[in-house]
Amino acid sequence: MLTVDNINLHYGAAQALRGISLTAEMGKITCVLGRNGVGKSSLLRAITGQHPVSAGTISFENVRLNGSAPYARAKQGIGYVPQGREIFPLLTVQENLESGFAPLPRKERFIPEEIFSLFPVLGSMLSRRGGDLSGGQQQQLAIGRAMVMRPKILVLDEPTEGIQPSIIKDIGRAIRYLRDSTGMAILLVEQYLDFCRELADQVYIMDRGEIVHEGGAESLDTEEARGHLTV
Ligand SMILES: Nc1ncnc2c1ncn2[C@@H]1O[C@H](COP(=O)(O)OP(=O)(O)OP(=O)(O)O)[C@@H](O)[C@H]1O
Repeated sequence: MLTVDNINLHYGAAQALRGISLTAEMGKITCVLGRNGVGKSSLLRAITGQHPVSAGTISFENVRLNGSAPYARAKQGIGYVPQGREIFPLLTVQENLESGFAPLPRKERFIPEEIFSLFPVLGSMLSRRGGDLSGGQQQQLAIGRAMVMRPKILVLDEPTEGIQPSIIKDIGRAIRYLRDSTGMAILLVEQYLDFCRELADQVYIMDRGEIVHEGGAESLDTEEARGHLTV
């Protein structure tokens, strides 16, 4: 289980996270919803070690992560699919996938076949450059690359952003499959309410750096929850 306990995060004098606490359980999809700029990406940057927290603790499977480098967290099993995908545009699809080998011991450095069952388009484009793929294909590649390292928790930053509906469906199916087949924890931040409602076991809503709502997916249908999400 991932446990975030009362964290603050600052960019210089500006405070982006205020006393955030949440958990993401193994075998569950946990979704954090919120409008633009409320701090969702900052939360994931804190969890993956891209930005230090100024207070509070983050632990995964009872190991405290504070202060450890992003690569150390990857080794511990935290897989990250960043906002905007961040694939390597000049590397091929195969090379992009292989970049996920970095935290693995030598004997585990192979690309699991299930990536191509989930995202067949990647298998047929192995020698294409990442930058030549469509946005949706790049998103599938970014998820595939994170799966290469066999994470215990997959952390995704707005995987539906700018992506066509048919690929959003494929991504939803893949996320559900990963939860059910591997029992991994999935932590997803999103603005797309319907996607979260369909997938989530547990939801949190953020507003201005704070958690303002917590509950099951059905709690998103309350007026209180919707009030936090409408502009
Ligand atoms: N590198 C940075 N330096 C200074 N302020 C930042 C930085 N990154 C984010 N912020 C600010 O921190 C706040 C939270 O940003 P964050 O990107 O975490 O929000 P978000 O909910 O992920 O938004 P979006 O949906 O647009 O990605 C915003 O006010 C943003 O302007």
